Amino acid sequence: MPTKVPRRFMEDDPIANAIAPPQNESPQEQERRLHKERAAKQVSDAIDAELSREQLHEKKRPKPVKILLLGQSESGKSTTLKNFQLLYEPKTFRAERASWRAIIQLNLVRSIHIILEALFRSQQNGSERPPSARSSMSSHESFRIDAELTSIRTRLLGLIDIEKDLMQRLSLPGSTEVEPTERPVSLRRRELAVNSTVAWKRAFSDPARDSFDSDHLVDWDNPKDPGVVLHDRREDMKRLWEHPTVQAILEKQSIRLQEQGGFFLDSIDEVTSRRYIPTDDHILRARLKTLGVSEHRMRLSDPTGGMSRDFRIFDVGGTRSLRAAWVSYFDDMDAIIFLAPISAFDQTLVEDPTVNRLADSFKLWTSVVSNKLLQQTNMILFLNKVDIMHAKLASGIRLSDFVDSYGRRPNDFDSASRYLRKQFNAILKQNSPTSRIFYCHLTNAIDPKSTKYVLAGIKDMLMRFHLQESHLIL
Ligand SMILES: Nc1nc2c(ncn2[C@@H]2O[C@H](COP(=O)(O)OP(=O)(O)OP(=O)(O)O)[C@@H](O)[C@H]2O)c(=O)[nH]1
Ligand SMILES: [Mg+2]
Repeated sequence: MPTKVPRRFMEDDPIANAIAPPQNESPQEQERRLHKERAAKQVSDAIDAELSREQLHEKKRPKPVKILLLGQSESGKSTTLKNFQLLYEPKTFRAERASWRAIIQLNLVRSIHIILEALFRSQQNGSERPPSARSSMSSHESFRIDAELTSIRTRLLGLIDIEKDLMQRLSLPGSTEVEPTERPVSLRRRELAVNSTVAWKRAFSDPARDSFDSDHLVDWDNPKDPGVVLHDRREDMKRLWEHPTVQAILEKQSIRLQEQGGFFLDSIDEVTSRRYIPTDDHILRARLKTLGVSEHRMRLSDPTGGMSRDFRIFDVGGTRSLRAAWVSYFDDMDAIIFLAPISAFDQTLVEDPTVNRLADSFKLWTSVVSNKLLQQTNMILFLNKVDIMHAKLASGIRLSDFVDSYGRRPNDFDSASRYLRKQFNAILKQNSPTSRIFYCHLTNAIDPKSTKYVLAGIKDMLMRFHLQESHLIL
């Protein structure tokens, strides 16, 4: 039985008053009022239904597809992320050219410094040697630093200021930093590193513009712009790099700059041209070490014409001291892309020169595939830097000198890559009790044409897999 609201109470209550039927209402007036109220209710119900349909739709929208890039430092993780961006967000990728210009200039100057250091070392070694020993070693005649080389070196020492200037410009608080290190390292080992993929780029972006054409952000005529100084020094840099004495010294000290990230010594004319803006190829080859973990979001279309999907790609720093942070990202990943730079079979880790880089990759791969949190995660393995691997084997460097188990197998690319692929596969099988999706690709991450197909295949596979997981397709 409805409770009768006392009139006195109603008079005191403005809301009850407002909704109470008018006093002395005639039967016709009451009918009209009730009709209006029914119509209003119908409209309100329709709005409610629409809202719950939208909420249901939102709920049905699949969770983002999450990819984690793993691998040792310089394995090519950030380069793979760049490839994703180039493929699926080319406009944004290209809008960041001005920022990459500075990194590439820094990469070039760093290579020059590595050479200058090598020259310095070779001279020091020479002068430290007893005179009798020096005179008896005729091969050292070719390492004589002649007057031309001496004056080139003197002029190029001025590039240290350019390096400082670029470092300062890129080192916005919290964006980039030189990685702290426990022991003194030579310039050759010290690197500029970045904490996030976006913050440092602000040094070269214009907040007033949504997208920027890089041209507008470069002060071409400022005599202090690094581009102006590099342009003036281009002939010296070229001569230094091509000089036979320099080449001999580098070889003697086993410095193979061509194999290092950020190698632009064969592109000096382009990089030092007056109005230099990096090409896609140069951006992929630029080297900037990652320190923290950066998340990159993109919305990708469905190849089957269905709903687009949100992708989140996580790029982490691969240096040994940074690996502990990886674990907190293991939960809830759809796929790991693990990069093993197979060309590094004859190198050691920068952070620990007693550890072979290929052995480190095997160890890392073992710990990733045997990790309990990743038992269900799809694994995609990139045996990366195949271009360098080709060149290295062709130059006569033998895999069996560094991998005992390779035995007497032929030292060609096909045999070596097949063997290494088998080794990684065996580790997966031994350490991964549950079956899961596994793909292995031989990749060259600085070649966007070949990488494009691999990444598109991965994207389509993950979309399908993710849909099935979400029970949206059968
Ligand atoms: N020649 C060649 N260079 C590559 C390849 N993949 C990556 N690089 C270069 O190697 C350098 C290192 O690559 P990054 O992507 O920065 O390596 P990373 O794994 O992100 O390294 P950290 O950030 O230190 O963990 C860059 O200069 C790349 O351009 C490749 O397949 N071939
Ligand atoms: Mg990186």
